[in-house]
Order: sequence, then C-alpha cells, then structure tokens
Amino acid sequence: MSAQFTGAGAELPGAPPALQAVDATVAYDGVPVLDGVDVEIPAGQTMAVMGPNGSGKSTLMRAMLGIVPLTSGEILVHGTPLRRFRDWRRIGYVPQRLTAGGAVPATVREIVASGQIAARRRLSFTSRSDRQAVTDALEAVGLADRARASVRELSGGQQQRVLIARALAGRPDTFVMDEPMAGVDAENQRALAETITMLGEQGSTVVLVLHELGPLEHVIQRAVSLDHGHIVHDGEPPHPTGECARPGHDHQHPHPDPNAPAPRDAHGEIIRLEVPGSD
Ligand SMILES: Nc1ncnc2c1ncn2[C@@H]1O[C@H](COP(=O)(O)OP(=O)(O)OP(=O)(O)O)[C@@H](O)[C@H]1O
Repeated sequence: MSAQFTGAGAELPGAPPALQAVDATVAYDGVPVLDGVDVEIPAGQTMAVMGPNGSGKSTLMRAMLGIVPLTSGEILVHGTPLRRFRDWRRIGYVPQRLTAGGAVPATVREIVASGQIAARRRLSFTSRSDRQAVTDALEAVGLADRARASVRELSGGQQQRVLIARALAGRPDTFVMDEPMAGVDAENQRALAETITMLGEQGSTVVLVLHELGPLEHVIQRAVSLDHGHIVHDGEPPHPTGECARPGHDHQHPHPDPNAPAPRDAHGEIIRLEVPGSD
C-alpha cells in the first residue's frame, strides 16, 4: 500500500488525541448503554474495543463519530469538540457491514469511490489523483480484479474489504472500524489484517471493535473492554488462550449472516454508511 493512505500521516508529538470521550453517557429510552465512559485514543495508536454482546462497543464508536447523540459528557475529535469538528475527511468509518447496494446496483469501484465524498470540494469532479486513490485502495484490499463487479456478487468477507477500501479511498488518518472481522472467512481476515497492519505502521490511528484479536493479535497495542456500558479494562490486549480472547468469554456471535438485514436505529432507519458531517 502506498503512503498516501496515511492522510495527514504520523502525528506530530503533542498532537491532541485522535478521539476522546469524556464522561460520555448514551441512553436509549432512558436506559444507559454507555455510562460515564472516559477514554482517550492517542493519534497513531491501534486500539481494540472489546466486550460481550450488548456491552456498548458499537454505541461508543457511533457516539465518538456523532452518529448517536450523548445524553451527557463530551466527545473531542482531534482536539475539537464534536459539534465544532468539520474535518471529517480525516476520519474513515467502516460500519459493521455493507448496507448499500441492496436496492440500487452498485459496482465495487462506485462504492469505494463514494468514500471520497467527504474529502471532495462541493460540486467538484473527481481528479486523476482521486481515481488513483480508488485504484490503490482496491489493490490494498486485494479486490482490484473485482472493481467492475456488483457488490451484491461478493461474499460477506469481500464486501467487508470493499468497506475498508471505501474508507482508504478518502485518505483519512483516523479509522474507526466496527467489527471488521465479523462474518469474514479466514483468508479474508488475513487480507484485512495485512491492511490494518500497514495502516498502523504508517502512523494512522485505528480503532476497531473486535470480539477476538485473531490475526490482529500482533497489531493491537491497547485494548479497552466494556461491560454494561462501563470500561472494565484499559491496557494490554488480552492474550488469547482459546477460541475467544476475553477471560470468562460468553460471547454468542451476533452476526452469523453477513448478508442479514441492515442494522437500524431507534427510529427504524438504516444506520447510514456516510461519514457524518460530510455535507
Ligand atoms: N438504536 C438503538 N435503540 C435501542 N437500543 C439500542 C440501540 N442500539 C443499541 N441498543 C442497545 O444498546 C446496548 C448496547 O448495544 P451496542 O450495539 O452498543 O453493543 P455492542 O457491545 O456493540 O454489542 P454487539 O457485540 O452485540 O455488537 C444493547 O443492549 C443494545 O440492544
């Protein structure tokens, strides 16, 4: 992968945290699912967010990107309060699974190119360098030969790689990936792990929701574990001894079918793929 995926590249010493939650609480229907969470993700770190089903991992990721509102507390993105943060091209969000391409046929290349919308000036056309970034992103995830295929023809694992390429194409420096390994076969997991390793080596910030470290074991520098909306561990990644990485693991994998219906929010809306704030 070329260095262009690093966006702003390795952060200067003294750079503010890439993402920070301060006493963050999120409640659905009055029930808190994140409860006073404090976490700071330094620029350049590769960090896993772990924990059992329903512990609040996805909610934390979405709250840090402004997709779900906080009930109280504060989120800072690259040192700026979320409500004032505008530089969304710095952020590459990889949602749990592909929700586009169902009703509207879209090619792999189109989906990947859509990752550049936040970075593009309003009404401007794609430049040669934009097109090259899309090509590079497809190569980085090993899908250059499927560029013209409809995303619907791809396996769940390949679709996951399309989502990562989509984030890469916008050349962000901060990646938030929600269970990139879910429903992905071993071969695709290895391909994803290679890409994520390269991002880390190039100085990008990478935050991933993971249920197990798997092939990312050597890449993850820090793990934060949530339980019932609280941080119960923050530090060394767990050393897996069995199939799953967390001691006392009681995880039932929630996403056995990567082509299952898209996740919906409290109002029944499909959770959007767009990078928030990209208007
Ligand atoms: N839009 C929503 N409306 C109501 N409740 C929600 C909503 N999204 C999540 N929840 C609830 O909030 C809690 C935390 O969910 P969240 O998806 O953040 O957990 P998670 O740790 O990511 O779980 P999983 O491992 O299953 O993906 C769960 O009890 C879930 O049912």
